[in-house]
Amino acid sequence: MSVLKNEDPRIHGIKTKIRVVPNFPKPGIMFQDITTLLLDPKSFKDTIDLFVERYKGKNISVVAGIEARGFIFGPPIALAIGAKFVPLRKPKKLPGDVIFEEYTLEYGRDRLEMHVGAVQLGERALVVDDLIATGGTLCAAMNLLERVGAEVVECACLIELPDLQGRERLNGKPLYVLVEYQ
Ligand SMILES: O=P(O)(O)OC[C@H]1O[C@H](OP(=O)(O)OP(=O)(O)O)[C@H](O)[C@@H]1O
Ligand SMILES: Nc1ncnc2[nH]cnc12
Repeated sequence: MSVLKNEDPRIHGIKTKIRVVPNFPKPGIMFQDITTLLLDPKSFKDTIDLFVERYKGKNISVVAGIEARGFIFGPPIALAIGAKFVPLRKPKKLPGDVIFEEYTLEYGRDRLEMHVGAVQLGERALVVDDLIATGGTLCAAMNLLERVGAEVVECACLIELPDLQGRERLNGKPLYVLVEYQ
Protein backbone atom coordinates (compact mmCIF):
# COMPACT_ATOMS: atom_id res chain seq x y z
CA MET A 1 0.00 0.00 0.00
CA SER A 2 1.31 3.48 -0.80
CA VAL A 3 1.35 6.25 1.83
CA LEU A 4 0.05 9.58 0.54
CA LYS A 5 1.25 12.94 1.92
CA ASN A 6 -1.25 14.76 4.16
CA GLU A 7 -3.55 11.76 4.25
CA ASP A 8 -6.11 11.45 7.03
CA PRO A 9 -4.57 9.46 9.92
CA ARG A 10 -7.54 7.06 9.89
CA ILE A 11 -6.49 5.81 6.47
CA HIS A 12 -3.37 4.10 7.75
CA GLY A 13 -5.47 1.98 10.13
CA ILE A 14 -7.85 1.10 7.31
CA LYS A 15 -4.96 -0.01 5.07
CA THR A 16 -3.58 -2.33 7.70
CA LYS A 17 -6.92 -4.18 7.92
CA ILE A 18 -7.22 -5.04 4.22
CA ARG A 19 -5.83 -8.51 3.58
CA VAL A 20 -4.08 -9.19 0.28
CA VAL A 21 -4.52 -12.79 -0.93
CA PRO A 22 -2.20 -13.76 -3.81
CA ASN A 23 -3.54 -15.92 -6.66
CA PHE A 24 -7.24 -15.64 -5.76
CA PRO A 25 -9.57 -16.33 -7.50
CA LYS A 26 -7.09 -17.02 -10.35
CA PRO A 27 -3.29 -17.24 -10.64
CA GLY A 28 -1.71 -13.79 -10.85
CA ILE A 29 -4.55 -11.88 -9.11
CA MET A 30 -3.64 -10.09 -5.87
CA PHE A 31 -7.06 -10.21 -4.22
CA GLN A 32 -7.91 -7.27 -1.92
CA ASP A 33 -9.99 -8.83 0.85
CA ILE A 34 -12.13 -6.29 2.73
CA THR A 35 -13.73 -8.92 5.00
CA THR A 36 -10.80 -8.49 7.41
CA LEU A 37 -11.55 -4.74 7.62
CA LEU A 38 -15.15 -5.55 8.57
CA LEU A 39 -13.89 -7.55 11.56
CA ASP A 40 -12.50 -4.33 13.06
CA PRO A 41 -15.39 -2.01 14.05
CA LYS A 42 -13.15 1.07 14.37
CA SER A 43 -11.66 0.72 10.89
CA PHE A 44 -15.06 -0.13 9.38
CA LYS A 45 -16.59 2.96 11.05
CA ASP A 46 -13.63 5.15 10.01
CA THR A 47 -14.20 4.02 6.41
CA ILE A 48 -17.88 4.97 6.47
CA ASP A 49 -17.17 8.24 8.32
CA LEU A 50 -14.59 9.35 5.74
CA PHE A 51 -17.11 8.90 2.93
CA VAL A 52 -19.93 10.53 4.91
CA GLU A 53 -17.74 13.56 5.73
CA ARG A 54 -17.05 13.96 2.02
CA TYR A 55 -20.64 13.61 0.77
CA LYS A 56 -22.81 15.14 3.54
CA GLY A 57 -24.43 18.36 2.38
CA LYS A 58 -23.69 17.69 -1.31
CA ASN A 59 -27.37 17.28 -2.18
CA ILE A 60 -26.97 13.63 -3.21
CA SER A 61 -30.38 11.97 -3.44
CA VAL A 62 -29.33 8.42 -4.38
CA VAL A 63 -26.47 6.15 -3.42
CA ALA A 64 -26.12 3.31 -5.94
CA GLY A 65 -24.25 0.32 -4.52
CA ILE A 66 -22.71 -2.38 -6.68
CA GLU A 67 -23.29 -6.06 -5.82
CA ALA A 68 -21.84 -7.54 -3.75
CA ARG A 69 -19.34 -5.46 -1.83
CA GLY A 70 -20.91 -2.11 -2.61
CA PHE A 71 -23.87 -3.40 -0.57
CA ILE A 72 -21.66 -3.34 2.53
CA PHE A 73 -20.44 0.25 2.25
CA GLY A 74 -23.29 1.93 0.32
CA PRO A 75 -26.24 1.61 2.74
CA PRO A 76 -24.57 3.16 5.85
CA ILE A 77 -23.35 6.04 3.69
CA ALA A 78 -26.84 6.53 2.22
CA LEU A 79 -28.50 6.56 5.66
CA ALA A 80 -25.98 9.03 7.07
CA ILE A 81 -26.32 11.52 4.22
CA GLY A 82 -30.11 11.18 3.92
CA ALA A 83 -30.14 9.56 0.49
CA LYS A 84 -31.99 6.53 -0.81
CA PHE A 85 -30.07 3.35 -1.60
CA VAL A 86 -30.41 1.62 -4.96
CA PRO A 87 -28.82 -1.83 -5.43
CA LEU A 88 -27.18 -2.48 -8.80
CA ARG A 89 -27.40 -6.26 -9.06
CA LYS A 90 -25.88 -9.14 -10.95
CA PRO A 91 -28.17 -10.84 -13.54
CA LYS A 92 -31.57 -12.30 -12.66
CA LYS A 93 -31.71 -11.14 -9.04
CA LEU A 94 -34.13 -8.22 -9.33
CA PRO A 95 -37.83 -9.15 -9.62
CA GLY A 96 -39.11 -6.06 -11.43
CA ASP A 97 -38.42 -4.62 -14.86
CA VAL A 98 -34.71 -3.83 -15.29
CA ILE A 99 -32.26 -2.08 -17.56
CA PHE A 100 -28.81 -3.65 -17.84
CA GLU A 101 -25.21 -3.05 -18.93
CA GLU A 102 -22.58 -5.70 -19.69
CA TYR A 103 -18.88 -5.29 -18.90
CA THR A 104 -15.52 -7.10 -18.70
CA LEU A 105 -13.69 -7.76 -15.44
CA GLU A 106 -10.08 -8.39 -14.34
CA TYR A 107 -11.13 -12.05 -14.19
CA GLY A 108 -14.20 -12.52 -16.39
CA ARG A 109 -17.39 -10.95 -17.80
CA ASP A 110 -20.55 -9.83 -16.02
CA ARG A 111 -23.68 -7.72 -16.20
CA LEU A 112 -25.30 -5.18 -13.86
CA GLU A 113 -29.03 -4.57 -13.64
CA MET A 114 -31.10 -1.73 -12.12
CA HIS A 115 -34.84 -1.58 -11.44
CA VAL A 116 -36.76 0.66 -13.80
CA GLY A 117 -38.22 3.53 -11.75
CA ALA A 118 -35.71 3.32 -8.90
CA VAL A 119 -33.93 6.50 -10.03
CA GLN A 120 -35.62 9.54 -11.54
CA LEU A 121 -34.54 12.07 -14.13
CA GLY A 122 -32.34 14.81 -12.59
CA GLU A 123 -31.35 12.91 -9.43
CA ARG A 124 -27.84 13.41 -8.06
CA ALA A 125 -26.14 10.03 -7.64
CA LEU A 126 -23.12 8.65 -5.84
CA VAL A 127 -21.84 5.24 -6.99
CA VAL A 128 -20.24 3.12 -4.24
CA ASP A 129 -18.13 -0.02 -4.50
CA ASP A 130 -15.25 -1.55 -2.56
CA LEU A 131 -12.68 -1.50 -5.36
CA ILE A 132 -11.85 -0.24 -8.85
CA ALA A 133 -9.65 -2.50 -10.97
CA THR A 134 -10.21 -2.15 -14.75
CA GLY A 135 -13.11 0.28 -14.18
CA GLY A 136 -15.58 -1.83 -16.19
CA THR A 137 -17.97 -2.26 -13.28
CA LEU A 138 -18.10 1.43 -12.35
CA CYS A 139 -18.45 2.38 -16.00
CA ALA A 140 -21.48 0.05 -16.34
CA ALA A 141 -22.99 1.47 -13.13
CA MET A 142 -22.60 5.05 -14.35
CA ASN A 143 -24.12 4.17 -17.72
CA LEU A 144 -27.21 2.73 -16.00
CA LEU A 145 -27.71 5.89 -13.95
CA GLU A 146 -27.07 8.24 -16.85
CA ARG A 147 -29.46 6.31 -19.10
CA VAL A 148 -32.33 7.23 -16.77
CA GLY A 149 -31.21 10.87 -16.62
CA ALA A 150 -29.41 10.94 -13.28
CA GLU A 151 -26.28 13.02 -12.75
CA VAL A 152 -23.39 10.93 -11.38
CA VAL A 153 -21.69 13.32 -8.96
CA GLU A 154 -18.80 10.98 -8.11
CA CYS A 155 -17.77 7.35 -7.74
CA ALA A 156 -16.43 6.31 -4.34
CA CYS A 157 -14.30 3.23 -3.68
CA LEU A 158 -12.28 2.04 -0.76
CA ILE A 159 -9.44 0.66 -2.92
CA GLU A 160 -7.93 1.50 -6.32
CA LEU A 161 -5.55 -0.70 -8.31
CA PRO A 162 -3.93 2.17 -10.28
CA ASP A 163 -1.80 -0.10 -12.49
CA LEU A 164 -5.00 -1.27 -14.23
CA GLN A 165 -5.85 2.36 -15.21
CA GLY A 166 -9.55 1.96 -14.43
CA ARG A 167 -9.93 5.73 -14.01
CA GLU A 168 -9.42 6.14 -17.72
CA ARG A 169 -12.68 4.28 -18.39
CA LEU A 170 -14.74 6.69 -16.30
CA ASN A 171 -15.04 9.33 -19.05
CA GLY A 172 -13.72 12.08 -16.80
CA LYS A 173 -16.13 11.40 -13.92
CA PRO A 174 -14.47 12.04 -10.56
CA LEU A 175 -13.39 9.02 -8.54
CA TYR A 176 -12.59 9.24 -4.83
CA VAL A 177 -10.58 6.43 -3.23
CA LEU A 178 -9.17 5.97 0.26
CA VAL A 179 -6.41 3.46 -0.49
CA GLU A 180 -4.22 2.69 -3.51
CA TYR A 181 -2.66 -0.73 -3.92
CA GLN A 182 0.41 -0.69 -6.24
O1 LIG B 1 -12.96 -2.37 -11.89
P1 LIG B 1 -13.38 -3.75 -12.32
O2 LIG B 1 -12.33 -4.46 -13.13
O3 LIG B 1 -14.69 -3.74 -13.02
O4 LIG B 1 -13.54 -4.65 -11.02
C1 LIG B 1 -14.09 -4.20 -9.82
C2 LIG B 1 -15.21 -5.09 -9.34
O5 LIG B 1 -14.72 -6.42 -9.11
C3 LIG B 1 -15.16 -6.84 -7.82
O6 LIG B 1 -16.40 -7.44 -7.83
P2 LIG B 1 -16.69 -8.86 -8.49
O7 LIG B 1 -17.12 -8.65 -9.90
O8 LIG B 1 -15.52 -9.74 -8.25
O9 LIG B 1 -17.98 -9.36 -7.76
P3 LIG B 1 -18.38 -9.66 -6.23
O10 LIG B 1 -18.31 -8.35 -5.48
O11 LIG B 1 -19.77 -10.14 -6.41
O12 LIG B 1 -17.44 -10.67 -5.70
C4 LIG B 1 -15.22 -5.56 -7.03
O13 LIG B 1 -16.02 -5.68 -5.87
C5 LIG B 1 -15.76 -4.58 -8.03
O14 LIG B 1 -17.18 -4.60 -8.07
N1 LIG C 1 -7.59 -7.68 -7.23
C1 LIG C 1 -8.87 -7.64 -6.81
N2 LIG C 1 -9.17 -7.80 -5.51
C2 LIG C 1 -10.46 -7.77 -5.09
N3 LIG C 1 -11.49 -7.57 -5.91
C3 LIG C 1 -11.23 -7.41 -7.21
N4 LIG C 1 -12.03 -7.17 -8.26
C4 LIG C 1 -11.28 -7.09 -9.37
N5 LIG C 1 -9.99 -7.24 -9.08
C5 LIG C 1 -9.92 -7.44 -7.73
